[in-house]
Amino acid sequence: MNSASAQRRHIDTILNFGDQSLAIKRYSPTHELIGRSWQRCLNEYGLDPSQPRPARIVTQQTLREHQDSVDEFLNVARAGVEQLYTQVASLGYVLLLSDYRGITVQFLGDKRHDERLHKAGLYLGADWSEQYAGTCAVGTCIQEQKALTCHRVDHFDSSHISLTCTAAPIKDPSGQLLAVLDISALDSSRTPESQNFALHLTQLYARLIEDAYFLRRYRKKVVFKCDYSRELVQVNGQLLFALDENGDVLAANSAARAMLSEVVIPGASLLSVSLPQLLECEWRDILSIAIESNDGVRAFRVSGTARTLFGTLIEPAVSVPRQSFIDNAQEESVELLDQLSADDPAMRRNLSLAKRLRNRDVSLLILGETGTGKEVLSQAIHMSSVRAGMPFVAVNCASIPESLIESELFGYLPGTFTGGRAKGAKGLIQQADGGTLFLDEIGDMPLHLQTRLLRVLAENQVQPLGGGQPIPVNVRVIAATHCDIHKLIETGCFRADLYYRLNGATLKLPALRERADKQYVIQTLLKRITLVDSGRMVRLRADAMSALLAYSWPGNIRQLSNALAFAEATCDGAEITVYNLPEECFIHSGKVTGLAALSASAVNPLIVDRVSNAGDDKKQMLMDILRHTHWNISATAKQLGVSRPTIYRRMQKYKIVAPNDR
Ligand SMILES: Nc1ncnc2c1ncn2[C@@H]1O[C@H](COP(=O)(O)OP(=O)(O)OP(=O)(O)O)[C@@H](O)[C@H]1O
Repeated sequence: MNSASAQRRHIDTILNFGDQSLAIKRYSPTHELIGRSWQRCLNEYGLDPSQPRPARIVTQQTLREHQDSVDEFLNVARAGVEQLYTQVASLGYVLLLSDYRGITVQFLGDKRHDERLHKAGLYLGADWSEQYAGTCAVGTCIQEQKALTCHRVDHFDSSHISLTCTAAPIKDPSGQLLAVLDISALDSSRTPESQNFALHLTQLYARLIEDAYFLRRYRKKVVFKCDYSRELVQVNGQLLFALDENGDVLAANSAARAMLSEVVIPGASLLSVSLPQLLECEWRDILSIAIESNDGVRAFRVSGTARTLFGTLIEPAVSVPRQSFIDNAQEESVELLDQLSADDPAMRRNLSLAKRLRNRDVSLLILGETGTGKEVLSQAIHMSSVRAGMPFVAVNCASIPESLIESELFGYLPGTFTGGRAKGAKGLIQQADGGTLFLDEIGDMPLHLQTRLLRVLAENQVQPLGGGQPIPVNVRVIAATHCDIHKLIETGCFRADLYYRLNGATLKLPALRERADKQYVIQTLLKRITLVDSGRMVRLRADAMSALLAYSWPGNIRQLSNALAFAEATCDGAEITVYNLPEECFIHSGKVTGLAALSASAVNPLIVDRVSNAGDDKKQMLMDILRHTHWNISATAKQLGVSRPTIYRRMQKYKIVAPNDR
């Protein structure tokens, strides 16, 4: 049957259905939902089956409003959405996440089918409300608040009868519908039964996302997680209850609500119970789970039933009160170190070591790729130590010419050099007296100076050039390098004895791409750039965040900082989109990179167009940033992280002429 005659037949079926509404009774449970939906389409919304409707994609402005209203949720949902998509993409599915009004606020799909997907409404911004699109997985899921598959001719609108769509609801902690997770295929020759797998998978991910959002919203409260199986509760506890300090239930996830609805007196509010009442126990029995049981799990009887629930406690994510003997000033200053990371295993180790050693006079060696924040960490260690009121002197051994490094570091006496200052000069080591000396790029220090530095460290005194008495100094040395220091030692470029002297402890900073708390780093930097540097509030849209998370950041935090400053400068409104990011964030070696391509193009299908027009965009971006900086070449160069001559070269290449030069 060709598609036109299939469509005609479908229209006839629906028209006949309108005449014989009793036919619903013949439908299986899924079809019962479909039947009810067809009735709503005909009787409530007045949709005409003989008039197929084109897909409706809302405007960018409207889309943003919808995305804004679920912004916190989108950030939590991202990982689950991307994981589900990677599982089903090879089976020909695209993924849509819609808000509770049916507007697609996130979309992942294969760019190669872009035109067909757009036409079918499988697209960012598409309106899948039942009132507009008729019976469909998303719209009907919203109306029925149940997971379902809408397979081919289950759809009301005849233009959708080649689609197979499966959707599951996601509720907020108050039990209200928040979003709908949907996977859809353009053509599916498979039977409706074969969609069972899709249905289970979509429901599973909807639950995971719902629970992640629940835990995020109630991260400052005690959450009781329980399950009917003791073995599974820690890894997959299905019921979640957020509790106040008396054990009263503040919120419950869908599975917990389902349980509550069975035991709470009909008509009473589901949250009118306290957990101890519900579980026939004392509040302290719940609070002491971790102490009283070996596996952190305890059995409870559900009130008025023979059922047993196994529960564990998730403690609130607030910082543990520190020992009272640490004075307030010191406590505040440790926060500087805490702020450097949210939850990354390597950073956790580094920061705990840094905290323990901050007031010891052991030298520290910080290793890490360029831009990973070695100097920032050194400053934070200094500021959180008892030396905080004293100088922090940073010396970049790679940037001082070799001929000057000795006098810069050790200082010189009057008359030592022709051309030197008449009174002589204090060296940087002496300037750091009482404080911290940060020796960046220590691997670039010439060998003969390594010997002199070693002497300073061993004897705590510095001998200025030109002779005289050695001057006692009290400095804490933190050295850093991006080089493989062991290789330098092997090749005789670095003294092993200096290495041992510097290496009281080694802190190895992870590359940004390896960090588990990348999202935190991005948000913190953005906050600093927008509030402190530019003074305006700008936020990242989900597509931009996805692209930033997927990029490999060879220049680490420095590059990220430049990229965010660039994005902030080029975005017009209060929102950074993927279009505002420097192109290197999604192009690597002239190609769109694997995951970056997936997330960037999938989240925003137009991105590939942008990649192909990279030259035009580069020019446009340069123009935007020049205008934004009022044609200040230095500021533009800083925003882009390139030199001034590069900006002039690019202006020449793109034939951009500053207004004053016209
Ligand atoms: N945790 C952080 N928060 C905010 N900005 C940071 C952080 N870490 C690094 N940066 C920024 O990233 C840039 C590079 O940081 P830093 O100079 O400390 O890195 P580095 O590892 O010492 O680099 P290099 O090896 O090139 O000397 C700086 O602009 C710094 O402000």
